[in-house]
Amino acid sequence: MTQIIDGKIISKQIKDELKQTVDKLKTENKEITLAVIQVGNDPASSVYVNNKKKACAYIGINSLSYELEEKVKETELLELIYDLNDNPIVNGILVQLPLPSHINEDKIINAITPMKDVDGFHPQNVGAMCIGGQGFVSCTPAGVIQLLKRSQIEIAGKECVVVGRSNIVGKPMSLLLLKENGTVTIAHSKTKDLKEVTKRADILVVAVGKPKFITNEYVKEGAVVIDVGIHRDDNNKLCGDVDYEAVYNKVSAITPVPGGVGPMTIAMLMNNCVVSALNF
Ligand SMILES: Nc1nc2c(c(=O)[nH]1)N[C@@H](CN(C=O)c1ccc(C(=O)N[C@@H](CCC(=O)O)C(=O)O)cc1)CN2
Repeated sequence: MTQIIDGKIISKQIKDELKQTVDKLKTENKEITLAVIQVGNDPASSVYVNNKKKACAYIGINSLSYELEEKVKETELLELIYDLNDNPIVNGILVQLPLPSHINEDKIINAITPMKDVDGFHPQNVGAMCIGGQGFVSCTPAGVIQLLKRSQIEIAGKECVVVGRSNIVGKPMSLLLLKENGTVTIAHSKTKDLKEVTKRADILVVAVGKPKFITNEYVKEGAVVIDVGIHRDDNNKLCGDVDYEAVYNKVSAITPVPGGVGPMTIAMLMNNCVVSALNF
């Protein structure tokens, strides 16, 4: 029978564990504060930002909300980040992506002090992850590792194929699987014979950004499939990068969309906020 890896249940477990830590910190008069910046009002970003604020409220983390208009100047956003970097009550700074095209995303990510970069996007944190040092790890890939571990899915020695090489998901995902002793291949848009590569995977992580791209013929019998994509289909229903119905009977375990990786991204952000407060 196919195992459905339930990100809602696992993220709730993590949030409950974090709530206990935060409750304990509160008895020592220690508060945790996350600054949440959203530029513009992209509807999907608004949903994610609201879910992050709700998660903060559930765990007992304070959230400070900064809603900037779409046409805000890059310098104004940078000034806000510098202020938050210097604000001693702020433990974490989150700038919801994507940003409008007139703002240089790399410049913004680089401006956040690595100590408050709870998204784990700053080059210093990415570099630390590469060499196994201390730092924040990008939330979606960290969430995928937790999904696998908490579902008792062994990574060590497994053929792991990551489809997608973005800085936020594909690259850090590959490094984290490698850290867990997986044998890792990164596939991407220029990969030849993609189906042959993905069919080698014991663990297939898909982050291609194309709705229902991975069908039956891309997966090996009994593979574990992790779907990082999130889209709306022609009927306005949420779906992933994997054609869930088409692969369900062939695989041993799979994450649904919604209710798979998405909620884990938020749980791991909360984890990073707590780590930030504990360490600094
Ligand atoms: N600063 C960041 N920006 C973005 C990140 C990120 O990690 N940091 N990742 C994505 C979006 N994202 C988090 O911000 C995110 C995406 C999806 C979900 C989620 O819970 N999805 C639900 C469905 C929600 C819905 O109703 O649409 C699910 O999959 O069950 C959470 C966070 C890009 N930007």
